[in-house]
Amino acid sequence: RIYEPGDFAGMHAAGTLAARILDDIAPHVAPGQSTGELDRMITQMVEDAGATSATIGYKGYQHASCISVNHVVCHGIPGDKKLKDGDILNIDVTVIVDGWFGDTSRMYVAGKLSRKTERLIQVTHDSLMKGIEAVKPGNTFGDIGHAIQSYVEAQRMSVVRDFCGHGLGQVFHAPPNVLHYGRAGSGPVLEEGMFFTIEPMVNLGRPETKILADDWTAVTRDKSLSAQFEHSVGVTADGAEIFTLSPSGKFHPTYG
Ligand SMILES: CCc1ccsc1-c1ccc(O)c(O)c1
Ligand SMILES: [Mn+2]
Ligand SMILES: [Mn+2]
Ligand SMILES: [Mn+2]
Repeated sequence: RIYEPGDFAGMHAAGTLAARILDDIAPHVAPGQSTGELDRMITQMVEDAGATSATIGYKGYQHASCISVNHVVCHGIPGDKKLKDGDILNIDVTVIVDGWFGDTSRMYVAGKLSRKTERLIQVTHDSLMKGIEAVKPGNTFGDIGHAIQSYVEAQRMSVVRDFCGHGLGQVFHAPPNVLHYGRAGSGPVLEEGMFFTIEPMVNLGRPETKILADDWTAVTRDKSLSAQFEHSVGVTADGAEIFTLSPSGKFHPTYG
């Protein structure tokens, strides 16, 4: 679906709320805190904002966030397990504001950050921004994937292939699949008014993932650490509008 110029404001409001929730949960991420408690706080924040969670009730999922710790690649289910010092975690939130979907995620660290985890987080974030730099009318989705993959592999890390970004707007998921790897110039052409997410997952080791017995949680096959960042973006006449930028202007302190 191609959206109209007037639709950008709706996406901006939904995206900004999701980003603000990710700002506001940051002080609560600490060793000893459980991911279930973080999710309960996020649920309350969505309600207090008069918005709706897109994930509660989606495909039977019952939480307002996905929280993926260490070698969990994505779709981590919030629970009673407590965070320990040095854990890295992705918190992924999707909210609906006046019918518009804002979908974003970023990385946090419980306690002290090691140099290795800091580099993984930095490379993952920067790969998302490289992908966004490739967003402009006339480029293709393959240009986005190529930008991400070439940057990550130059850092001797790997791009997860089993999960991708997606169209969104007045729905949570729509075509096209937005691949985080690929050949420049391949795939559909980007057009002004396209809205989609870019949500690269980067592993310190091999790209392969597997799903745990809960039929939900995705982990790295080799148990290496994995990180993810996600923005919702719109294609503008001269590039991209990021709908999910942190309203406080600061990216998470982890990333600096
Ligand atoms: C919990 C939401 C969910 C359920 C099955 S896939 C999925 C999901 C999680 C994070 C996302 O960014 C996304 O686009 C979808
Ligand atoms: Mn998401
Ligand atoms: Mn998404
Ligand atoms: Mn992880």
